[in-house]
Amino acid sequence: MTSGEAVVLTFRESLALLRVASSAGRGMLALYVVLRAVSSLLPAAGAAAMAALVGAIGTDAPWTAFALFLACMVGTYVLDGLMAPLRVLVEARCTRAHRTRVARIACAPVTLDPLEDPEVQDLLHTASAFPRNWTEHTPGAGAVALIEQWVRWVGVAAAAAVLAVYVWWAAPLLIVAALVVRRVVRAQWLRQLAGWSDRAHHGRSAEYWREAATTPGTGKEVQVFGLAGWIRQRVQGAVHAQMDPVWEGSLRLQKLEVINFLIPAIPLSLVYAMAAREAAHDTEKIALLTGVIAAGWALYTAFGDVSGMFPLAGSRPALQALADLEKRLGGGPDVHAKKPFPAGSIELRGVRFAYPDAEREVLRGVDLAVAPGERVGLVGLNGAGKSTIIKILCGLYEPAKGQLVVGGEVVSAERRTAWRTRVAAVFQDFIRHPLSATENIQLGRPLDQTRREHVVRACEEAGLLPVLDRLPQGEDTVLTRSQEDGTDLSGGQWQQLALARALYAVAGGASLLVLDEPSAHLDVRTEKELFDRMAERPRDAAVLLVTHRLATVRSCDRILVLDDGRIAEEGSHDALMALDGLYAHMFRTQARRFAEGFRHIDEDEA
Ligand SMILES: Nc1ncnc2c1ncn2[C@@H]1O[C@H](COP(=O)(O)OP(=O)(O)OP(=O)(O)O)[C@@H](O)[C@H]1O
Repeated sequence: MTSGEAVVLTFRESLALLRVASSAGRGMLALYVVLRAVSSLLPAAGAAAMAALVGAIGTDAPWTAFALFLACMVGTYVLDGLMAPLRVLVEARCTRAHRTRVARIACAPVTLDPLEDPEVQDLLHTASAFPRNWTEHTPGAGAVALIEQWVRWVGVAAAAAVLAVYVWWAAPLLIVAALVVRRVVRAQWLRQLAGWSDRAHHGRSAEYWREAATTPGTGKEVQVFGLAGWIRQRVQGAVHAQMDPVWEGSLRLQKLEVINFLIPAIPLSLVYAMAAREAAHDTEKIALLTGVIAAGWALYTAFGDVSGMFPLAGSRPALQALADLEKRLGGGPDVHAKKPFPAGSIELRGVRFAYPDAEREVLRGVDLAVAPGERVGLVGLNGAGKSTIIKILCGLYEPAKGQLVVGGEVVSAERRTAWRTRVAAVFQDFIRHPLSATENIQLGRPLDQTRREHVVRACEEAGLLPVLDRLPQGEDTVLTRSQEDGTDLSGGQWQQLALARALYAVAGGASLLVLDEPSAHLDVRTEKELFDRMAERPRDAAVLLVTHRLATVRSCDRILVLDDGRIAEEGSHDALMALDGLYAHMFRTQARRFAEGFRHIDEDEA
């Protein structure tokens, strides 16, 4: 990284920052720019007023100059107080708008695979701009720094003009000196910045181990295995590896401060000495001396401030990441979102699918059809591709070949979002929102918050009502321990809640209910009760049940067995047992293990 690359923004980058700045709101932005411009004019105005005041000593009318000088002092004081909170507000508004854009783009992909790409995850992380150290800055901070950098020229021009009135050559001389200092300071700090970035991996390592020791999930293993001392050493090692060179660099910078001081101090002293010499010979020139001293200092401070380069450089990665995300994820709108799908079966026709960079296809020509209201079980060995089929049925992945067809209509890219509004699902890794139980369930159809009776019904079907009754505030209890009065559910209870959410979505019009291991966390009795209730519920949606517990698919209308990337067997439980193939083998193995387990228990008890 060279200094030029790091701080001189390209035209495109400046435009991007201006776009960020505009999201603060026109009125707020105009107010900030005007106040900042006025505040940058004040040192020059104060210098002129001071010189006028000194010049008016001994005359009858020093009051105008005095009033002007006083106004500059009070104005500086008031504006300093006003600008600080206003700056925070503008920065916050801009950053919030930027993060909203990132979130909108992240929600835009019509399929899931771009979001699973580690590069996209990195871009999302960077674009979201949550600074973790002094090198990183929000786009809001960058936008404000850009405005300030431009507006500062008003102050520089004003101070130079005032100075030129008294000593015409002083302004260019001081500007050149200030430019040299800016360049030297910038180069020094950027070296420090680059050194920090090169060692950022040590910082990440320290962060990881610190979190591992302090978060409840990993913390328990740390305690049990007695890793605390080992982790402390690792964190210390990583912090030293990152910080030692930075501290050395900081010391070096402190020493260089002398040079940074001398570069402008020498010409400034020269100008001051010339003005002082003139004033010494001619007391009438004391006003000139005052003006030169004040305007010279105003010019130097207006120009010498390099603090804005950090937000400018530090906000650049977030903006670049946003631009890259827009290129990669910016999909077209779902133009036919409202048009309903024709009634009929939900089919996969000749579907083939491989994950990115995978050597083998997971699905190698899958054909299946689920009729409206039909209950279909999907079974297969670990890694056979069951969850992948589900994601394709939900329109989350695009098949490499073949089609998803609903009621005879092919679910095209433009219609995928519309199709998803007709699907309800319980995934293996379902979401646990830190909201109340009711809100968690209503998110099955977020725009349909009024149907409270459907929430109760869904809870009943999922067997959740007794669980909710035992919560401190019933269904309104917030389900997170991180909130006062909140509580948490067990793994099985959360799973029942995820099922209630999906059933609520079915009541709201979903025509396919996908259940991926919906009873993995349930005890045997709760599981049995659940499937008994599910068997009795109306056939308002087709159900696809994926499970390894073969006893639970027994009552399905049809069972599909996935093997080697294809549907290898298909039929009712009895038909598949009679076929004596893979399903019959899996079923008998499970049944035997259960029987053996119970026999051991019986023998132990005897
Ligand atoms: N996001 C992914 N990226 C790359 N490969 C994946 C991804 N998800 C799954 N796979 C691979 O695809 C294959 C099928 O996975 P899938 O999760 O669909 O199987 P499954 O039948 O649901 O397995 P299980 O019964 O263990 O849940 C596996 O070999 C797995 O490693």
